[in-house]
Amino acid sequence: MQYADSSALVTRSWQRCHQTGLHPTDQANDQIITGKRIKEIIKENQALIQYTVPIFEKLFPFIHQMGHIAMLVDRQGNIIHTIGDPDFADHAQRVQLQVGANWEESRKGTNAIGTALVESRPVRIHAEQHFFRENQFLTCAAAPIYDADGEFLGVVNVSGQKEGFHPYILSLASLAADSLQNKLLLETSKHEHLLTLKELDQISASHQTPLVSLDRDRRIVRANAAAVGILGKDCLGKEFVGKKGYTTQTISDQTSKMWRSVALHKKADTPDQRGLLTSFSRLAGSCKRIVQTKELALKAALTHYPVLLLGESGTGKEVVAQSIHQASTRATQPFIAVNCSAIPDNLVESEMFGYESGAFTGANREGSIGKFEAAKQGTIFLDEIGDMSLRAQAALLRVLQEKVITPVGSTRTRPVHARVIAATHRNLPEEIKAGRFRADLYYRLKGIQINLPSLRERSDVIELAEHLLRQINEDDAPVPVLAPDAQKLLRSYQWPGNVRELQSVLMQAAFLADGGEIEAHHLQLDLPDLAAYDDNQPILSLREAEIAAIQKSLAASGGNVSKAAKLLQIGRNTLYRKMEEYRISNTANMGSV
Ligand SMILES: Nc1ncnc2c1ncn2[C@@H]1O[C@H](COP(=O)(O)OP(=O)(O)OP(=O)(O)O)[C@@H](O)[C@H]1O
Repeated sequence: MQYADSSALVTRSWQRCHQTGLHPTDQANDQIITGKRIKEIIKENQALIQYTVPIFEKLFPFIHQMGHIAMLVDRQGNIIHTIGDPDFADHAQRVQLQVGANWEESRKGTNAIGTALVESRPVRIHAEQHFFRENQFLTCAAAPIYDADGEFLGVVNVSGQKEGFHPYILSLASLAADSLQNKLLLETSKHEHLLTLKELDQISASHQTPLVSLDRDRRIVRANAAAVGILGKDCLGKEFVGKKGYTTQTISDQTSKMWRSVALHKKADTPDQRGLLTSFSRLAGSCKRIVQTKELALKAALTHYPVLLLGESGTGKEVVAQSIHQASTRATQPFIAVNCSAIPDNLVESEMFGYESGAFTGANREGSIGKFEAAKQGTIFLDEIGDMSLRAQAALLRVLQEKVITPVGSTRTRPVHARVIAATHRNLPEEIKAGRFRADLYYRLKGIQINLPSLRERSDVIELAEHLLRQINEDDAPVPVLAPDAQKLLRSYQWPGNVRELQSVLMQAAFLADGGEIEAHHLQLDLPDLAAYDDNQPILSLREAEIAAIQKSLAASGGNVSKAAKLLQIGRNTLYRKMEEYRISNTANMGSV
C-alpha cells in the first residue's frame, strides 16, 4: 500500500475544505444517524462488520494500551463499528466519534476518515492537521478497505488523544484493513486456487502477504494489493506463470489456519494487558530504522510465522523476541530462551527435546522434558542460532519440518506447538556459503526476518540514552541530565557493543556524576588508544587521548584518512571533523584521503 506524503495531502485537503466554505473555528456540521436508518446501514454492512469484529478483537490489546479506539467506517463515512479504550471513547463522543456519526471531509473538515475516503489511500492526520479546531486534540490514522474485486468498501480508522501519538498507528490501521481484505479474498476465492508469493532472498518489510487466486486455467482472478505490487497492475486475467525471485505456496488447510489466526482469534486468546504495556514500550527509540523494526515486530506478533532476528550483539534481539511474545496470543504461555552456543554439542538433543528415564549416564532418573515442550504453546527463542553445529542444525530442521520431537531414548514422538523465534549476530548467507549453516534451515527459520539496526545506524542515541537513564534510576531521585559535551560524544562514538554498551557506559557515568549532570569526562568509552595505555604513563584527558589516537592512526595508515577512520572505527567525516576540532594536520600524507 502506498503511504501518502502527509504534508501535500493535508494541504490538498485544507484547500478542499476552504473551497467548500468551511472555517477552522466553525463547529462541525454533525449528523448522527440513529434509529431505523443506522440499523439499515449496519444491516447493509453486516458481512463487513462480521469479518471486522474478530480482527478488532485481536487488535484490542494494542488499541486499549494506547488509549485509542478503532472504528470501521462505511464508504459514505458513517462509523458503523467501534472498539477500544472506554475513557477515550467518552472524550471522542464530544466530537461525535461514535457509531452513527458521519466523518465525510465536507462535513468534518480534514480528518483521517474523510480524507482517506477522498484520497483512497492510508492517511494519518495528527493534531493541528485537523481542519476544525475542535478536532485538534485528536491523532488519527485511516486505511481504505477494498473487496476481492477491488471495490472500495470503507476505511478502518484508529484515533486517540494527540498526546498519545504513536508512530505506528497508521501501520495498525493498515494491518487491520489488510487482514480484512485478505479475509474477504479468502472467502470469495473458496473455489479457486489461492496461493501466496514468497521472496527467495529476503522477506520484505511490506505489511501484507501477497495473495493471488487463480481459476482452473491458472488465470489470475483476484490479487491483493501486495500481490499487485509484485505482479503489476495489469496482472488480473493473465495466466499466472510465477515470478522470478519468488516461490509460490498454495494456501492449504494448514496455511489458511495461519490466516484464521491472524483474523479470527477470539478475545479469550488475547494477551495479558500488563504484559503488553511492558512489551513494545520497552523498545525505546523513534528513529526511522527502529520504528520500522517495531512495526515489523508488531506484524510478526499478529502471526504464527517463525521469526528470524538479525543484528549485532547488544542491539536488542532478545528484547524484540520478548516483545513479540508478549504482544502475541501466546503471551499467557511460556517464553523459553535457549542460548544455542552455550549447549555442548552432545547435549543439544536432550536439552531441546528432552529424554526418557535412564536414557544416558548422568541423566535424571525421571527423565526430563526439553525446551520445546517446556515452551508449550508459547515461544521458544533460539539465540545464537548461527553458532549451532551442523549436527544440531539437522536435528532442529527435522523438528521444524515435522513439527514433532522425539525425546532421547524414546520411540514416541510428541507434537510441537511452540512458535520459534531465532536470532544471530552472524551473517547467515555467508555462513551458508562457507558451509557452516544449512540453507534449508535458514529458509525454514526466516518466516519474517527482522534486521535490527546497530547503534551507529540510529539517529536517536540521545533519546535512547535518556530512556536508559530513566531505567537505571531505580529510586525516585532526579534522572541525571546529559550535558551538551556528553551528548556530542555519545553521538559520535561508534558503539561496538551497541545498546548493551550504552547501558553500561551510562550506568558508570551516572555513578561518577554522583547525582549531577553527566559530562563527557564521565563517559568511560573504549577509545582505541586506551588499549595501548601503559601503566607508567600519566592518564590522558579524553581530549588528549583522542588527539593521540588520531595522530597514531594517521601515522599507521600513512596519512590515508579512510584507513585511519577505519582503524579508529569511526566514519571518515567524523575523523575530518575531529581533526579540524583538534587542529590536527595530516602531515603523514598531505595529498591522501
Ligand atoms: N531499543 C531498546 N530500548 C531499550 N533497551 C534496549 C533496546 N535495545 C536493547 N536494549 C537493552 O540492551 C541490552 C541488550 O539487549 P539484548 O540482550 O536484547 O541484545 P541482543 O541483540 O539479544 O544481544 P546478544 O546478541 O549479545 O544476545 C538489554 O539490556 C536490553 O534491555
